[in-house]
Amino acid sequence: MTGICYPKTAALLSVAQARQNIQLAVQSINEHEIIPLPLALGRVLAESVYSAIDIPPQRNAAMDGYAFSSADIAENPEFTLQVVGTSWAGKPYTGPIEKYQCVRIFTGAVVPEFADSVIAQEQVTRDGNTIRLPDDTLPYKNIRAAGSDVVRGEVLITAPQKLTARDLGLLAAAGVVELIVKRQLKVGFFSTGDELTGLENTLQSGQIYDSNRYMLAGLLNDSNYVITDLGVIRDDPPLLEKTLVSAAACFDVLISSGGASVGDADFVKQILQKCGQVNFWKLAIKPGKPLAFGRIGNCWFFGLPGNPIAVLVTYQQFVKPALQQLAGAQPTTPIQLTARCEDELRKSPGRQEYQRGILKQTAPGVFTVTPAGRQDSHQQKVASLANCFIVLDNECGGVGAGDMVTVEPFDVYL
Ligand SMILES: Nc1nc2c(c(=O)[nH]1)N[C@H]1C(S)=C(S)[C@@H](COP(=O)(O)OP(=O)(O)OC[C@H]3O[C@@H](n4cnc5c(N)ncnc54)[C@H](O)[C@@H]3O)O[C@H]1N2
Ligand code: MOO
Repeated sequence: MTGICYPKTAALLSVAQARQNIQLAVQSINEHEIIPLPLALGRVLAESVYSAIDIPPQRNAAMDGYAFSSADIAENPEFTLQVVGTSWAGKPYTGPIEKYQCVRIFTGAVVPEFADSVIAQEQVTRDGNTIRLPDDTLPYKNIRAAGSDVVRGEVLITAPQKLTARDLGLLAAAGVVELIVKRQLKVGFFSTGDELTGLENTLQSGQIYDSNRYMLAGLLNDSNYVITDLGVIRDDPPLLEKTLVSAAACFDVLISSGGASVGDADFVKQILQKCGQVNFWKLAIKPGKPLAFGRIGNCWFFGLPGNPIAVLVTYQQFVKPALQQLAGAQPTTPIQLTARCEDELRKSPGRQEYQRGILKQTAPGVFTVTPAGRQDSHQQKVASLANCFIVLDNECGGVGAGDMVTVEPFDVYL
């Protein structure tokens, strides 16, 4: 036989090139909506929020004890004061006060104007309405100044922050009722394949249950997305084309799994080419090689490979950052750690691999990883046992036991 033998991977786009392609192509949506604070967890802030008040709004006590004026102590060798009232949290003391008098006070209660210090109750001796302070009492302690957390007019949260529980607490402290956030992305997803059947059916010969849609629904669980399960579409090109074109008119993003490769019943890439545009197809990644990315009209389309672990890997590496970018959020990347690999890992050079591993911390900051099992891209049990990807670059030709490797714990992003 004659002719040139090209390397099998010559036409494959690298993981980094594919990420860059997506990053350059996808723009954040520009539409906003106003939502009440309790519904804002995880949403992407479209406009920065400023505080209309000081937080705390008034000087208040940091301890249960007594509020007094330090001048009274400086001039009082006895260090005794008379207790004339109480400032409760929510019910400040408003009565009169004279020299050598003080007020009982509780944590969070407004410190009366005459006082510049609070002493904890454990530090004083009380006899009837008189307290004696220790000789080494320090002035100006245990008072939280108005605005010591946030000053009126200060930015509370800068857009496009993805709102956390901590943020909701801060916003509530400032009395913020509503927020302007990016509108939710409309994401549709479906499976293709004549072998797939629904969970309500008993398996017939040649059939398997459609598991990818359930995993995808879980992966897409994010308050910035409204997801629609479009079911299973048969390996029927006209039907697939019709589904793609009509769904593209309704969604910001469409995600399919299956039919992305080169088999006689794999039509996804050809239909994308016919009805829209293919940005790329086929990557130097394992699993996930036949990923197709492009658009139909205004809808971005990800044709994920059918193998369940290829769905997992391509979703996390490409779809997730694209959705974040489209939703207007600051892009996050999976955190990477270095771990000692406890077992040998097999790999051929040519594709960047995401093997499924079990990561352990043996001492603070010291990690080991073991493969979670065999690494075929249909093996969902192994992926379920795993808690990380072991990332092996294109050139890597295998790993020996004891070698250091890069791992990405699942779901830890910065
Ligand atoms: N001759 C070649 N064959 C294959 C190649 C290749 O380069 N040349 N690539 C292989 C790789 S890599 C992958 S990944 C798969 C991807 O193929 P498709 O995207 O066309 O996916 P299918 O053939 O439809 O399915 C693959 C596999 O996954 C199962 N599957 C599909 N959908 C689901 C679902 N919703 N739930 C659970 N399991 C699903 C399906 O039954 C197959 O076993 O192609 C290789 N072949
Ligand atoms: O990308 Mo495929 O899942 O390697 O088998």
